[in-house]
Amino acid sequence: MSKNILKTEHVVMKFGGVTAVNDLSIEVNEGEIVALIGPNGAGKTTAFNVITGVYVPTSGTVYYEGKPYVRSTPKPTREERAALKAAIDRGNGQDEKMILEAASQGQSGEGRELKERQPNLHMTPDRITKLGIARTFQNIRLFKDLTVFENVLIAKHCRSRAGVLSAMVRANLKEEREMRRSAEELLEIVGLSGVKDEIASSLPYGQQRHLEIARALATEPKLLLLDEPAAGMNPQETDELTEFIRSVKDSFGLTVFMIEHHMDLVMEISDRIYVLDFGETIAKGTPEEIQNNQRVIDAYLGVQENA
Ligand SMILES: Nc1ncnc2c1ncn2[C@@H]1O[C@H](COP(=O)(O)OP(=O)(O)OP(=O)(O)O)[C@@H](O)[C@H]1O
Repeated sequence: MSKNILKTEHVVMKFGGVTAVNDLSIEVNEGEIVALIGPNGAGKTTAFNVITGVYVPTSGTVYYEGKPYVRSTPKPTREERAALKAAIDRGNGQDEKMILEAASQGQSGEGRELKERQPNLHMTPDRITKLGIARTFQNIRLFKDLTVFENVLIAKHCRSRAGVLSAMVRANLKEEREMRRSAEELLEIVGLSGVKDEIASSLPYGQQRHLEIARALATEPKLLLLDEPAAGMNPQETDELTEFIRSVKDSFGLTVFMIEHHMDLVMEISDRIYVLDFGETIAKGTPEEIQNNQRVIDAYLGVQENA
């Protein structure tokens, strides 16, 4: 049976009065390519930002390989606070901690809800990368003035024990040599070894996008998150990217979770699709199910075709 590598449970992300993501519960299984689609502003990138630790969600839990690594519990509601206060008042001088302890030991019903809340968990993006989740961004974020090889090598240092600083002073020559060898090997596999000494910004647009993916791969992920990898690409570049994603997925044994607006790519490559609209999950299913889902056609696919 397939095992989920990523799971979000009831994730909510609010920015002031805007609920960017509401009650997002998704699962991505090992070896799958799953797409997250929906109109502009639907909350897709926000979901990626929660999964990769850029934002701390308002509430909800995110699991990697079955273990929670992000968990936010909402602050107590006004009613809960009032119930707790009433319990404290009835407690004849007992303090809040004692009430909560009594509640947890079943001696009192009051406050149990609060006590039973799980502690919050948050991880920084770099720790999440080390966990095995890598991502690319909507807008290309390469070191534009460095070579293709240097871009990959720097990303390799995310995985090293020594870190980037020691790389600069070449503190650990053996490890450095090994990283260079493995950067060369990665460029060979992704078909960029012919341009390894080129300056990143001098590459054609499609290749810069491939390099972005190569940099993400350099951190040795199991799960690769791609945020609009085909943005700005022409049909030929999009076709090449489709093949590229398939081939790196197979070569590196990856699971892929992808945000994309190019529906040809999404429908061709995805095993399953989730559809967001105004932060809500309005549909999930196979490409065929999604293409025939009237709610998705009304909110997104029909609008795209007419655009
Ligand atoms: N940092 C932020 N502060 C305030 N509001 C935000 C922030 N980030 C996103 N939002 C809002 O959250 C909502 C969802 O935005 P998000 O970028 O996640 O959508 P999206 O589906 O990725 O859109 P697109 O397809 O255009 O990239 C939007 O209303 C956006 O304005």
